[in-house]
Amino acid sequence: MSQDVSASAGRFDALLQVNRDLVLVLKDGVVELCSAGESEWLLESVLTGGRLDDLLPADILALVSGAVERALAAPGQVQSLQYALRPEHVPVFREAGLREPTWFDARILASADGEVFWSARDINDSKKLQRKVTNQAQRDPLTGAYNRRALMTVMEQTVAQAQRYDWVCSVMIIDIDDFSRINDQHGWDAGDQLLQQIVTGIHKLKRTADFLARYGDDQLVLFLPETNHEQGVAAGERVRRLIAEMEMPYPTGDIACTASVGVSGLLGLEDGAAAMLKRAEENLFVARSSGGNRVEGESL
Ligand SMILES: Nc1nc2c(ncn2[C@@H]2O[C@H](COP(=O)(O)OP(=O)(O)OP(=O)(O)O)[C@@H](O)[C@H]2O)c(=O)[nH]1
Repeated sequence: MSQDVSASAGRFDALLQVNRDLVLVLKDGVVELCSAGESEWLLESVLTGGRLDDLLPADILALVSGAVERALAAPGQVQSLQYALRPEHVPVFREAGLREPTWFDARILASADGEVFWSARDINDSKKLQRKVTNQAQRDPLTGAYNRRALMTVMEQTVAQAQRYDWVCSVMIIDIDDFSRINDQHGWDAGDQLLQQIVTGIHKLKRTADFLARYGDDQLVLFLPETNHEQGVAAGERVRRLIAEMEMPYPTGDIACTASVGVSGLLGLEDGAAAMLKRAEENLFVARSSGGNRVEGESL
């Protein structure tokens, strides 16, 4: 019998040694056993003997305690949860120099006599990848500005919010005049670089809340929350001037260009993102047909 016990204890230790995840065994909220797995930042001695209440920040404690209670109520059934630990709340993270939150995927299981087994896997890398993929799906690969799909999502949400709370917002479409001529004269790569330079310039000029997207080949949209039509036209004028004053050195000669801008502002409860963009396009058409290098707003 005692041989069986020591054999199973040996197996248990061996399993912990080969296991990559952080493993805890808890009894009455106290960590009885801790195996750090691959968590290099973790000092097992800090956790062992510690109370869960003292080890976790309040919001995570509430989350974890809920899962522990569910596990205790249903012994043998695995409970899963994900949580992020922030360095400002976890001294060992701070000491290890971590600045970003660390995400964990945890599985919690209780035995019939009230012992809680908790295994937590560091999923930061897959979270980062997930964020990158989501980010890439929302961006124009050439300029790094948001794409049309991301613009529509943000505009629709913000317009609905503005209508609900009686706020204002406006939008501008920026179209580079004679862009195909620049491509023809200097090459496609020059056109690419010019687009990138314009996007960088607008990013520096715009307010943090403004949303910049590539809308078409040589068209950008700048969506301006909490900005009325008049302010939107003034912002359009700043963008027009920025582009007109820009000069891009290039092997085939310095490249300069101008842009036409069409602006529209939110018009009450019947309006919407698509309708605002349609009016901005109509105003852009007027700006272009009047010779370009112009800003045209609503004729209210
Ligand atoms: N360099 C570059 N050119 C592009 C890209 N995508 C589309 N184009 C080109 O951009 C040009 C856009 O042409 P148009 O829409 O007629 O624009 P435009 O020449 O400025 O004409 P107006 O808008 O009427 O002033 C076309 O020649 C496209 O082939 C891109 O990613 N990079």
